[in-house]
Amino acid sequence: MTQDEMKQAAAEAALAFVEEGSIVGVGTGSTANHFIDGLGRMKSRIRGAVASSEASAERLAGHGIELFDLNHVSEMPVYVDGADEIDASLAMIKGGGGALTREKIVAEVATRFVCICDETKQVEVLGHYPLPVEVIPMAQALVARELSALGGRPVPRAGFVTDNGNLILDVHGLEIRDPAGLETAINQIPGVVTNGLFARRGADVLLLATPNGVRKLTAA
Ligand SMILES: O=C(CO)[C@H](O)[C@H](O)COP(=O)(O)O
Repeated sequence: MTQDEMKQAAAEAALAFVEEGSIVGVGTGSTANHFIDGLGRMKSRIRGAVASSEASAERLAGHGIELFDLNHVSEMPVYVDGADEIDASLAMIKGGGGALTREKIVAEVATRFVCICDETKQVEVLGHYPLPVEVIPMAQALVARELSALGGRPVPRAGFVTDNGNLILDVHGLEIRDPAGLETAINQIPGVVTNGLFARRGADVLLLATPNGVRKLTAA
């Protein structure tokens, strides 16, 4: 089974978490794209979706799924998205696709965060995958110095601009023993929009695809 087939299997399993007549929160990335395609098949049974990126909005619209402005949505039973790394407590590193800020905003509104991953994303300690940090351009040098002081090696993501018009610093070399503490500490740096640690609000359910099927894990 290829990695992409596993991503698709996890995405298909997430369709069971979609409530009839609801507005669905939708993530970004290749795994989320499989979920969007599945949602397209059941579009008559949902009201619509809130997208976490322009790319996902375009794909949802391509399936004829109505898009909602988050400011007009007060109830969203589920948010479904992939991750770059996830640990046993269901804390994650996200933002490989650069959509971390909108992902965190949409996820916060949802009652339940369902993470869809293939087994390669499961780790004991977060940080092998570089941690994305979205930064307001004029603060790039300041934020880079502060991230270095926290023990990381920030590398600007070349040629990349977020949907919000900002930059991404990918922070290498972190061994993240306290994900919620580091998430808060980085977000305190002036000029940081947000960082890709999803620990204060981790996943509620993990659908982890393996060659032997999709395992369901829930947060303790
Ligand atoms: O956080 C994300 C995008 O900002 C993605 O969920 C993450 O990068 C995983 O991507 P993929 O499903 O393509 O492996």
